Amino acid sequence: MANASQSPSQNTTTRPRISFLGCGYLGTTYAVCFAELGYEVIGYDVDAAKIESLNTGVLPIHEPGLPELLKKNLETGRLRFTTDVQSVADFADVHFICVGTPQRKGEHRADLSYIETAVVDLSQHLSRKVLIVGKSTVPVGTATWVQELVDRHAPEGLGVEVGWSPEFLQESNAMHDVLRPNRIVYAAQSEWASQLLKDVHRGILELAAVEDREVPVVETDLATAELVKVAANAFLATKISFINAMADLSEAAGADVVDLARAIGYDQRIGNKFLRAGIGFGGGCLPKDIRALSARAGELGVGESFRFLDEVDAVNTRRRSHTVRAVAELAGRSSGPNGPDLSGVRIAYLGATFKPDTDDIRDSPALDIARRLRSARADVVVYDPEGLENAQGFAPELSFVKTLAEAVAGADVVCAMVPWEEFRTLDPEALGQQVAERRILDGMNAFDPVQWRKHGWSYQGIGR
Ligand SMILES: NC(=O)C1=CN([C@@H]2O[C@H](COP(=O)(O)OP(=O)(O)OC[C@H]3O[C@@H](n4cnc5c(N)ncnc54)[C@H](O)[C@@H]3O)[C@@H](O)[C@H]2O)C=CC1
Ligand SMILES: O=C(O)[C@H]1O[C@H](OP(=O)(O)OP(=O)(O)OC[C@H]2O[C@@H](n3ccc(=O)[nH]c3=O)[C@H](O)[C@@H]2O)[C@H](O)[C@@H](O)[C@@H]1O
Repeated sequence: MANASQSPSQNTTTRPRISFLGCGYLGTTYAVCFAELGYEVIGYDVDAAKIESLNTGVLPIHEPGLPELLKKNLETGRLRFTTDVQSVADFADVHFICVGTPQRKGEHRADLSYIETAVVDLSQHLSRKVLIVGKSTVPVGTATWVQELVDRHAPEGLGVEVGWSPEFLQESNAMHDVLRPNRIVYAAQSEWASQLLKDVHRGILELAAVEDREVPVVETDLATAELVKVAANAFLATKISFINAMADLSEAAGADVVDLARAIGYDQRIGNKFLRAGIGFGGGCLPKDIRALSARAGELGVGESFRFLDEVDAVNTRRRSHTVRAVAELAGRSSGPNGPDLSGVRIAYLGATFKPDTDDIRDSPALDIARRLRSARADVVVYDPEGLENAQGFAPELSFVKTLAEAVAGADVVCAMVPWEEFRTLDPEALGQQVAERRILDGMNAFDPVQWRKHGWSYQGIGR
């Protein structure tokens, strides 16, 4: 294995050494998985507590399978984490930027300040030619700006280059998506950088070959690489809002959106994925990414073509008030101009995260709806298998309990909001014996209404 003084050109004959700047949901998964693929990896973050936790083998997030892989790869010595940017600059040939790009406060545009800080810090500590590759989701044009930052802040004459390689992993399936991606997309500005990117991804392609799979590789220009990412997320968001609009229509017309989605999904041109109607999409990516795309399109003079994304966003946000009204109706409370008054209604609230199998509560529709119900004076008792700690910090006005049984005991309404396995497998009869009233809002559209009604439940799904 190469040592820190070697140049990338010597290193690339084997495997470049890699750093991941930003050890959140994206960077940590990458650092661990690339060590697993045999690369020497360093993860860097400004959050000292996070780095200490990672170095002691404790994963600060909930991501299935990742804790075991973290421990295993720390033991191999190929993986370590640091807050020391100098050691990162000295160590790696390729630096991946994985810091956050949240929505700016009060605006739809992305906040690129974390990228700026990370890139400037790294650049100032470099002493040889390296490749810096953006992986964070960004507005188109960011890569060119990052190259300018590097040119301004790296020591003169090093020739540090910037490339881009967007990421498509889904939380809860992150490890699989990194080790076995359905495509690799990257952009380089020179033959040298292109070769380095091939070397970086070789481990993924070798694993695919062993497993007799193929991973398509799309090499393109910087702007296209940036756009591919936001285009994919915008398309997925549009699909979800489309089916949620159909849910509204189904409810108004007495149809069932679950059957409808199944029926259109058999058409392979449409496909059956991302057609689950419900409480809408959330998370740290889809909502902020469609807003940033729309804002960037406006800046580039093509905003009109993306107005539909504002509507995708609006349809999505309306799910939340719609769901509050549905709960009120189930509880037999009418809604006035200020919405419903749910005082005295005890709600067993199942789910706080933005989707199952994660502890991530960023822009969680479930948590937002819980807060709205609380504002309507309901007594909201929340249970979530992994998201309680994060949710409690974010919404202290809600009551949180550590078991499903505590949440449902004596409830007037059960709101099943996030399709965790523990909730999807609920038995209507057993649950019925624990609640005060058999009323269920199935925000997951996961239950068979006929079965639940047979057991005496007032069942309300979404769009059915
Ligand atoms: N979470 C996901 O599933 C995916 C996220 N993305 C994109 O990846 C980026 C990161 O997302 P997440 O990992 O979810 O965010 P995150 O918030 O979990 O992690 C970001 C990390 O960057 C660190 N950081 C902030 N400033 C830093 C600096 N100057 N130097 C080093 N580290 C710094 C933070 O302390 C934090 O640990 C975003 O652009 C997101 O849109 C892309 C695909 C999937
Ligand atoms: O850019 C990102 O960070 C990532 O964003 C999403 O991944 P993720 O945020 O982990 O979550 P998804 O599984 O896409 O779910 C997003 C939201 O849509 C909701 N959803 C999903 C599918 C569906 O049919 N209906 C629906 O309401 C989920 O409950 C969740 O709130 C994309 O799926 C990833 O490809 C992308 O890399």
